[in-house]
Amino acid sequence: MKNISVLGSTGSIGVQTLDVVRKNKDKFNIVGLSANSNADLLYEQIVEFRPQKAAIFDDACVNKLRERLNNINLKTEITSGMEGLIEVATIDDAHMVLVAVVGMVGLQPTVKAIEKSKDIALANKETLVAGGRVVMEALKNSRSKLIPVDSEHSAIFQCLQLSSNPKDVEKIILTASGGPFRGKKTEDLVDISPEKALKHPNWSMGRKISIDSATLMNKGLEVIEAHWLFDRNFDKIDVVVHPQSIIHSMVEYIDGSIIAQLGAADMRNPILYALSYPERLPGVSHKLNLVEAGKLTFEEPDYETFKCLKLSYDAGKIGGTMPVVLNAANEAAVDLFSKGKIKFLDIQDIVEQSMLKHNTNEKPSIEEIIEIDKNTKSFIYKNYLK
Ligand SMILES: NC(=O)C1=CN([C@@H]2O[C@H](COP(=O)(O)OP(=O)(O)OC[C@H]3O[C@@H](n4cnc5c(N)ncnc54)[C@H](OP(=O)(O)O)[C@@H]3O)[C@@H](O)[C@H]2O)C=CC1
Ligand SMILES: CC(=O)[C@@H](O)[C@H](O)COP(=O)(O)O
Ligand SMILES: [Mn+2]
Repeated sequence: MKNISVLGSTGSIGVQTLDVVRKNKDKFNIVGLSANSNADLLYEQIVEFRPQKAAIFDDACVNKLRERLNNINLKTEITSGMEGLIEVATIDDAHMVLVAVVGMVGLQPTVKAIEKSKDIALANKETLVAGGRVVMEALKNSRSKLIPVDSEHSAIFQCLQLSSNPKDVEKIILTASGGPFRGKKTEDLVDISPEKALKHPNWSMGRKISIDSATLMNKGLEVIEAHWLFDRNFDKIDVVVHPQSIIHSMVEYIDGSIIAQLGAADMRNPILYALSYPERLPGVSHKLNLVEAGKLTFEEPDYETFKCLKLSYDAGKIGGTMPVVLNAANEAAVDLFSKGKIKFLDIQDIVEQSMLKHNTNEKPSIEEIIEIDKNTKSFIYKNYLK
């Protein structure tokens, strides 16, 4: 039995993870859950999965949640804030922590879980974008395994199982759907509403990642995520637009062979693989029908219209704290766009301006990363929330 803590259990990935666990009760057991402020869903999850501990980030929700659980005699310990998140990430009995919070808030609990030698199933890409070096260093001194959940990185991880020699790999090819605005030009994107940006063509996901897919920032963050996970230079990580999202990514070997991973666009597949790795278990979602899928097509990304992808390569190549700024500026800008405070095209401009102002520190500590993240966001909120 594998004991699992889920950080971000009330979100899109969290809910799908619990579905995978529900369908494999003889293999997986939930020991920890966490949410930001969705106390009602967290309560239901606690009642169903009976974890040892649960954390709700928002302090204001703690007392009511404790009271509701007391009324039905449930002994789950309730904690809050960053301390609570870290407690859930480091429960003694947990073998694996599935990190599915959204944003940089995942960095500290991930590092603490690695220090306690927990295996990590990582959906939260912002953690690696901002703190890749810190996470990799923590892994070197730990018995933890880091297993990607992000669909593209799960695909690459699976393609890489076919060779034990990293020198056999020529390059990584990340596929991108192109998002809801594929084929559009800058002038078409002036008056885009959050509702339109949230309509991903192939995946049902949380708000922030859906908007990131629409700006192509999601792919940019994934390029940096791939750099850390698979130890590849940026010139050996390509992006190709594949609008059908059937090939989840590919690895090109030095002899020219390209190995791809295909499957239905359902995150329960990579979640199941991360939870069961190195074993494979029967799937819990519908299977891909290749004949129904029909055509698989490929295009170059439009780097000029969707500047975030190019900015991410730039930030990744500069390294140090530049990806921290890229990520923080994007988190703040996406939030402002979501709330109707800025326009769609402002997102890429805010990210670009934030990067232009920043003097890179090459090897930041975790404390410095957190400080730069905070300062970058407060500067943007101060300017746009007047
Ligand atoms: N959704 C998807 O298909 C995919 C997602 N990912 C990545 O996985 C991560 C999660 O995405 P997704 O599930 O879509 O996001 P959601 O917005 O659906 O869920 C986010 C989860 O994190 C919690 N949360 C948000 N802010 C905080 C905070 N400050 N402190 C603690 N918990 C917090 C939320 O709690 P509450 O519900 O209370 O707000 C919720 O449980 C992201 O990094 C995303 O890029 C990667 C690949 C695919
Ligand atoms: C499901 C998943 O992993 C997302 O990252 C998804 O791939 C987004 O799609 P695009 O960013 O390619 O539009
Ligand atoms: Mn992805």
